[in-house]
Amino acid sequence: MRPAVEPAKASTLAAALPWLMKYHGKIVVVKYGGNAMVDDELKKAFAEDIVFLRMAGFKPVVVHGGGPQISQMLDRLGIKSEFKGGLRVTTDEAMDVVRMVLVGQVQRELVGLINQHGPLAVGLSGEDGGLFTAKKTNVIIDGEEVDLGLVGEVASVRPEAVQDVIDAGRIPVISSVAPDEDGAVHNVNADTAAAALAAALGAEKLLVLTDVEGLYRDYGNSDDVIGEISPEALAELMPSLESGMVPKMAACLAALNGGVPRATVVDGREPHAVLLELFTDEGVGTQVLPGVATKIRKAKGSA
Ligand SMILES: Nc1ncnc2c1ncn2[C@@H]1O[C@H](COP(=O)(O)OP(=O)(O)O)[C@@H](O)[C@H]1O
Ligand SMILES: CC(=O)N[C@@H](CCC(=O)OP(=O)(O)O)C(=O)O
Repeated sequence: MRPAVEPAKASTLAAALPWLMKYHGKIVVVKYGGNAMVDDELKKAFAEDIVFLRMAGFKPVVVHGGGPQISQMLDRLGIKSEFKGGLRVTTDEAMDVVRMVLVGQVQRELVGLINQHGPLAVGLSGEDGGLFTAKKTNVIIDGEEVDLGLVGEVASVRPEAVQDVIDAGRIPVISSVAPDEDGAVHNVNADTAAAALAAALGAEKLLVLTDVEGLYRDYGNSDDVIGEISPEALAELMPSLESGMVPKMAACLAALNGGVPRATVVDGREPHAVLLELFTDEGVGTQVLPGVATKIRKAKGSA
């Protein structure tokens, strides 16, 4: 007799159907964070997930970070770097390293991993095809404006080059460096770049992978993770957020304000986090969605 398919596997596959239908032909922008990309097995699983999405009829676009990789290279070269308000203070000397590591190292590695499965990935940076222009940005800390050097926010997006790659059936892999209007290349936080691109492409979703379970209500002091939150409630929470969560949650808000229907932050330390988030009904990570009441759950492994 033919062995029965394991019921759990069959029901997982069947549960994917509504999501396959929802996202078929739609653009999903996936931000792959530097802290979630330090493990080789996780990187391979991420590349498989992205190829899976493409083969399932989605139009995935990857925007990658590389904060830890940049810090490591700056250390090796003896160049000091510090973060203020979640953004790296970037001197001219540091900018050369940021560009070299993001475009020449991290992007190349991701393109290579995806292309192990077929000639799909094409790497671009904000400099290619006029994709992004940057505008110098500073942060306000304790009421004082702090100069961050060559750090930019996205001033304009010309998504045509990325759209061309998508239309050719390929997977764009984007690095977040961008010239200002005078051509001076700036360091743009990758969450910020992903949000701007998702809005400009009319993406159905922004999915942000990071190295925590999601947005904690009171990070370091409580195990409460926010499962769902509306943009209005998130905007109220923004002033209380710290470090890397500041640009990340600001990016989710910017994406929604730019017309992206939903943005989710998920734990990239979980193998196949992208598939889990997109194809299962289980609530993972933190979802920013219009009109929802704030939902809280306990972090995994908490008492
Ligand atoms: N409220 C919060 N919830 C979750 N993480 C937080 C919070 N506040 C600060 N963090 C920190 O933000 C980090 C994620 O930001 P970052 O390191 O920039 O990630 P990535 O490299 O994925 O972009 C977490 O590892 C955590 O240390
Ligand atoms: C201005 C700024 O902070 N830029 C980031 C760019 C890389 C990035 O965003 O990487 P993650 O997604 O891994 O954090 C940096 O220099 O680290």
